[in-house]
Amino acid sequence: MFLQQFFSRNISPPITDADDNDNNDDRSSSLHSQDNPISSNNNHHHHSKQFLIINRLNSYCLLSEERRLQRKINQKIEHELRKEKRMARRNLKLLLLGTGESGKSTFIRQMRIIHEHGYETVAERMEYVSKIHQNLLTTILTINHAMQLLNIGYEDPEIDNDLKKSLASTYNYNYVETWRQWLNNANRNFTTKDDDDDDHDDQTIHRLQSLRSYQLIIQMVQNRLPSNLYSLFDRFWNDLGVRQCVQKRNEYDLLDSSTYYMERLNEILDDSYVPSVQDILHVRISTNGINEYNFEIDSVNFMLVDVGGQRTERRKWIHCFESVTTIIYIVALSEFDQIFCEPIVAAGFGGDWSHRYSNDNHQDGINNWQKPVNKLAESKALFKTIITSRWFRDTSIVLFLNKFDLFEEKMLNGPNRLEDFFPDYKHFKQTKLSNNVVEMAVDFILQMFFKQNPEQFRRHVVYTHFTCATDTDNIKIVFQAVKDTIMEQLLSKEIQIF
Ligand SMILES: Nc1nc2c(ncn2[C@@H]2O[C@H](COP(=O)(O)OP(=O)(O)OP(=O)(O)O)[C@@H](O)[C@H]2O)c(=O)[nH]1
Ligand SMILES: [Mg+2]
Repeated sequence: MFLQQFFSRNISPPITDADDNDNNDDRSSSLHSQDNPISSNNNHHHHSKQFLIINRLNSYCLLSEERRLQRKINQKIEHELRKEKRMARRNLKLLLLGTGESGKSTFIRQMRIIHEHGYETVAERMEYVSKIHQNLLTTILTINHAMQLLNIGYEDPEIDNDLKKSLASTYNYNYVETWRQWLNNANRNFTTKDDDDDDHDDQTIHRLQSLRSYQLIIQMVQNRLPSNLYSLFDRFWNDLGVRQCVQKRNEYDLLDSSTYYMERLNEILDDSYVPSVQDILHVRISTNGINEYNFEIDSVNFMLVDVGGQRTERRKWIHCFESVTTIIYIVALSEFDQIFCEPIVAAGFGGDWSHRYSNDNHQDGINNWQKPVNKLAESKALFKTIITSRWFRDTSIVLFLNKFDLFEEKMLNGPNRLEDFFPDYKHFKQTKLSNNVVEMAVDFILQMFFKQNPEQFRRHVVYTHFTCATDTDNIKIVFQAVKDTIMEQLLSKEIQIF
């Protein structure tokens, strides 16, 4: 409900200082032509014969000047023709950008649902079972490991052991073998006891956890988890220690889908489980490389480009920067209390904690691989890089403030306060009369992002929407609005078509 309330007011461009003359190539060229010797000479031509003589003397110079002007006009005509042609074909390229886990691919899934009857068949949905089960197992292993690190005990101390035993027996042979191979490849000095398989499994799991490398065991979930894990997983999820650990989820890297799946364990681990569309929208699969999706909507071809948002993926972005009509930049609002945790940070989990909540680290540049940073601050810095990039001088920008549902929940019931991570919020709050905490907080975050759009770049009108990428109705309305804005901009030639 709150989302709808916000939605209705957000389409007006909050930063509209777009200076029409600024950086408008067409207009600046016509301005030039007024100072041009040709135009001024023509002016005088009617008034002075004397000037005509001088004019003839200068004819060589004028001709080349004229040619230059002519060429400019030709170029302009060609540009317009290309534009018209593209308009006629109605091909629009929309680039989805944002940090890892912000919700880009979820948005693409929504497009498939809304415009292509996506995931309607059981067969299509069944393809997601193993991914959902992998998310489930990642959740359990992550919490289990975080409990050690945060020094939180299980209410039922047997759970830890039962978990190790049952996972080891489920993934016994393949898993141990793959693990050994990985260790050999990594040239680690690893000695194993070959005589006792049980010990062997325990030892392997222990090392697996201590290295925070769940990838191997997770890759073992090729198909689905056995349904007999249900009672153990259910015990785990209801354990008071686990609940406490989940409350502190901002101190480690827990999937956003964790709670959603754990609350549906019963269905998800059932042998006859068929994922629902909602289950598919919640699955976390990180994107590698650049993926293009084409949709035809009202006889307009939309090419949506989805990229991987994690740091290691961002170096590939430049390959899709050409001919972009609109950028949709996605921010996860709910990340305000989370730390940025990519491998180098994860490996040194206990590392330099003094920086973990700092939101100034982005000043070191987004290429800083060492210090853990606040996730929202990281996204803000990336937004600035994008909005000030020469690549996107003529690209329209749409900002999605996503994960509104999680954000609202955190603001109303979460253990952390926005001002603990963004101290400026304290002052901001005092200047507001509203009692609505969520409204104030999103206003603050919005202002923070707008400030990334410096004066000289204010030709960019930034359109904003509050979104929940897992909510199909919301995305349907938002995308309709985005589409209308783009079409309006195209017709009024506010934005470039290439
Ligand atoms: N509750 C909730 N979950 C969301 C929302 N948007 C995305 N998610 C979840 O957040 C996780 C990450 O979403 P993705 O779409 O994979 O993020 P991404 O931006 O594509 O990430 P990369 O591919 O790594 O760049 C998934 O589990 C989504 O289901 C939202 O608005 N609300
Ligand atoms: Mg993705």
